[in-house]
Amino acid sequence: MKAKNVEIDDLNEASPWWSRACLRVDETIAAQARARQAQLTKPPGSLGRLEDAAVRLAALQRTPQPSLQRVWISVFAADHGVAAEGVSAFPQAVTGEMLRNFAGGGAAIAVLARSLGASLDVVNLGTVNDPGPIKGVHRAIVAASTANFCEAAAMSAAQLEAALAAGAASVRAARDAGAQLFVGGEMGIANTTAAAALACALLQRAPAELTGAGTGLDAAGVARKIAVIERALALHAVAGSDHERLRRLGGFEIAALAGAYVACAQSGIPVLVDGFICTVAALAAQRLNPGCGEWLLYAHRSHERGHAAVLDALHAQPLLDLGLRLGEGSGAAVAVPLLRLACDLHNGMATFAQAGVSGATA
Ligand SMILES: O=C(O)c1ccc[n+]([C@@H]2O[C@H](COP(=O)([O-])O)[C@@H](O)[C@H]2O)c1
Ligand SMILES: Cc1cc2nc[nH]c2cc1C
Repeated sequence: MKAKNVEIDDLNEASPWWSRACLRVDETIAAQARARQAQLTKPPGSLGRLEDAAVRLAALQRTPQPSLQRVWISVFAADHGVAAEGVSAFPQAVTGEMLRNFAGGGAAIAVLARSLGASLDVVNLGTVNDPGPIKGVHRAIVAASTANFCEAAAMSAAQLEAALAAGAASVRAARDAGAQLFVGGEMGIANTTAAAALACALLQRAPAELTGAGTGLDAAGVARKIAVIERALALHAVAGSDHERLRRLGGFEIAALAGAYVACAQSGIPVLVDGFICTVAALAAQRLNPGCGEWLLYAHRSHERGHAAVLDALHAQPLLDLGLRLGEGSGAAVAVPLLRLACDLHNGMATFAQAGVSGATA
């Protein structure tokens, strides 16, 4: 499967594309898959959440034999004006520098994609330290960076639209390649500040509850980051809709992820959500279009403070809890083998009748 560039849809329509209906889960196939799980040679329910995952994938893929051979990973990279407030342990230049590392195969997600045999689509939405055209990096530049949301809205309406559309464009490429699962990843110095601010605004939570160390701030750095988010929330308290909250407090990669998640739900591609930033993007996606929630599976609980609370707000039960806090889609990629095994068990195990094994007596 090869990543390829696609055109962005014409958006001049009465209702925005992201509010269009999402596909519905096939409940008949879900019931059939649940019934098959009950017939396999094991005490019913003994494979726990692997059973649930296989049933859910069968229903989403609309097939009795779910499969994850063709996995698509899109990593969206972008810079954040709020980095100027000193909210990250790393310099802003890293975002642009990592683009080369993604394309060159040395980044964690590049290693994981190779290992999984997955397609890796790297999208540059705008980096201050822009490396220019690089083979293997798709340029969908919105601007060099968002604005510092302590002083102004992070994005203009046109920038938000372009970022959402860039996510949808990656999903069209994934669909054209026959992807059976979409993994979104992100890279952006200071994006845990944007994600925490947006989550606070969407969930009406205090910054101290959802703000963590990101790439590795010390306690004083986290206190400064909380104060920055408090200032931003005070400035943008007038915002009305969740779309407007995303525009004022989000980032290009966060919006692209939200657009991608909605587009996956509209095109029938299941999603595996990565860590803190991706989960906040998933929350934003559900606020833009509540129907997309059914299509989102959650890979892991990140080490980042605030992730657990956002997952709880979404009633999401992630598969893994490994203390990961890298981003890039890495936690989701790590969970793919588990989901593949869930599918293999579902498709390959013998039933009690086939194996001549006695069923339960009680
Ligand atoms: O995925 C996560 O849960 C996660 C948690 C902490 C940090 N990150 C990554 O670290 C970067 C943001 O950290 P920071 O400290 O610059 O806000 C960004 O590139 C993310 O991919 C990612
Ligand atoms: C090196 C580095 C790699 C990353 N990947 C995702 N976020 C990151 C942040 C840093 C600092």
